[in-house]
Amino acid sequence: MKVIERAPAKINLSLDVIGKRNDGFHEVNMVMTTIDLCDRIECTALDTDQIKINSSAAFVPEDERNFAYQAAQLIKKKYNIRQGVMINISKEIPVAAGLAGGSSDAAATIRALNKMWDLKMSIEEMMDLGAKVGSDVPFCVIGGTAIAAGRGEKLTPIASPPPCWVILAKPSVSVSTAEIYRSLSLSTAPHPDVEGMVKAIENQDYLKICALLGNTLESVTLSKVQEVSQIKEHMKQMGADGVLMSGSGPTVFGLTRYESRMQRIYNSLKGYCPYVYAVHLCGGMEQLE
Ligand SMILES: C[C@](O)(CO)[C@H](O)COP(=O)(O)OP(=O)(O)OC[C@H]1O[C@@H](n2ccc(N)nc2=O)[C@H](O)[C@@H]1O
Ligand SMILES: Nc1ncnc2c1ncn2[C@@H]1O[C@H](COP(=O)(O)OP(=O)(O)OP(=O)(O)O)[C@@H](O)[C@H]1O
Repeated sequence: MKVIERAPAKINLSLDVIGKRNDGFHEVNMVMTTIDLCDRIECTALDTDQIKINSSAAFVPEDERNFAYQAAQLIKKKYNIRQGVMINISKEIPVAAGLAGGSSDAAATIRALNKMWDLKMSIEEMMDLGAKVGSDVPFCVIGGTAIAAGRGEKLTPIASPPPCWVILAKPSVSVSTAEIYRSLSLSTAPHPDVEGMVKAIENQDYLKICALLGNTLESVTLSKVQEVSQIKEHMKQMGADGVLMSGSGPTVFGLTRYESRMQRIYNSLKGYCPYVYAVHLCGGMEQLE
């Protein structure tokens, strides 16, 4: 039996870090939304009791370090499954980019194995299991748009923002999420207006959404990766309505409602930036079917 699932990337429209916890994680308050840049996960049942990972992409581990492997291992243990699985990952989402690529692969693996082994896990059960793999995984299980609290696992789904183009640009370097959180100085860090962002989305107020984009982690990554400011400036000059770094970075996204402007921004970045994409916000998983 074979099950195929799409694994969409996320961007953070608003990301506030509220405090440091005793368990090494930070308390966050974020608005996350899925975009239609997707990996593809293909799970095939194996007769041998093994988890095999196959990915064509560079920098993606094919052993127990892979988040999809970890998700499969947790499911097999919890449900005492003796069958094995081959997980093929077709990577489109750049790695270590702030777009939750690995987390989304884990979430898609959970959804796929729930179907393949007929486990009848509820959404909440899939999210709880996903949280054991990583903080972004529960959001990736449901997708759409949500407010995320706690270390990112406490989710409140909300309406999705009005449709627009999202241009993404990632410099050649990657950053470690743990290192960016570690380097954050909470006393001096800026705090975005998360409530304002939620209201702007409720009101479907595109320009307000653009005006309120904010990310506490941005200044940390900016100080380590110069290209982030250059890309931000470039996108603004080329006419993006709002520009922000996603997650811990270093990917920068810009928003526009006009296809012609999207083309202009995309083409102008393509010359000097190694990873450039033009995609849409997508309301929920059902829009990807
Ligand atoms: C930056 C974001 O992508 C925004 O959505 C997330 O907060 C990070 O989520 P993630 O990559 O799934 O993170 P995890 O794999 O759970 O954690 C990686 C490391 O990041 C740090 N980390 C992560 C999440 C969080 N709320 N506080 C943290 O301090 C911890 O040092 C942790 O060891
Ligand atoms: N399926 C996977 N795809 C990509 N990276 C993976 C995967 N599984 C494990 N990894 C490891 O996870 C690290 C982070 O990759 P990922 O693409 O998930 O980062 P990210 O987009 O910055 O995540 P986030 O936005 O959740 O912080 C990589 O360096 C890689 O070694």
